[in-house]
Amino acid sequence: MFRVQNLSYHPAAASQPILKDLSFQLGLNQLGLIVGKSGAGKSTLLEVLAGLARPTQGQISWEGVTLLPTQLRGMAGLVFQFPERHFCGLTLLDEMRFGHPELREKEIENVLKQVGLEGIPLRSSPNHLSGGQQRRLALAVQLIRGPFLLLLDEPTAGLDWSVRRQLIELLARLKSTWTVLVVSHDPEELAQIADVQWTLQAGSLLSVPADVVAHR
Ligand SMILES: Nc1ncnc2c1ncn2[C@@H]1O[C@H](COP(=O)(O)OP(=O)(O)OP(=O)(O)O)[C@@H](O)[C@H]1O
Repeated sequence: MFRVQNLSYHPAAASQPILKDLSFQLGLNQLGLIVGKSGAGKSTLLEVLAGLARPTQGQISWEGVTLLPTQLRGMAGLVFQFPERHFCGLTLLDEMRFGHPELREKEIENVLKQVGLEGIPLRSSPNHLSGGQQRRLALAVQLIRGPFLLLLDEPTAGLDWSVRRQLIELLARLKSTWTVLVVSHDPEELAQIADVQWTLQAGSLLSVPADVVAHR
């Protein structure tokens, strides 16, 4: 169980808190969806949950153990919005091994297969992949590090309809192995695979009634 309790975040540069007293929990192998308008605090929340920013208040725990930002950095896998803009490897192999040169080609091939990128030469450039394949690669980069929680920021943004559909099918499959938290401003397709959903509004979290989630 992933649990967030009374989490607030108020950086010195902001006139008011960006995240206000958020509490929620996500069960193992569940996919949680947080929906909010632009500026609601979605990306900031993922940064805090990934250990990239220190909360002002509150606790984040996994299976009852409270985690510090340094521990979260090693245990949560964050895929940023438009992750392809951050690729820095000349090849798929470089990209997968970034910060982990010890990874064996066999391990890398296995994870690429898990995300539907089997058969693509490891020494080809990430820039030559299609938009949907680049999103799959960004997922694979995180999955190979074995996170306990996969955090995805607008995973389908900017993709066309059929590619979005395929990516959503992949996320639905991944949740049988991983616990996943997705943030998006557009819940429509992602809501179909979510087990639990919340709305983030000006830094506050509102729950979506269980019957709404169940009857989609
Ligand atoms: N370090 C910071 N210092 C001050 N203000 C910040 C900081 N980080 C984010 N903000 C502000 O916090 C608010 C929430 O930003 P955030 O990027 O988390 O929203 P979002 O819901 O992800 O929006 P979008 O969908 O447009 O990406 C915004 O008003 C933003 O300007």
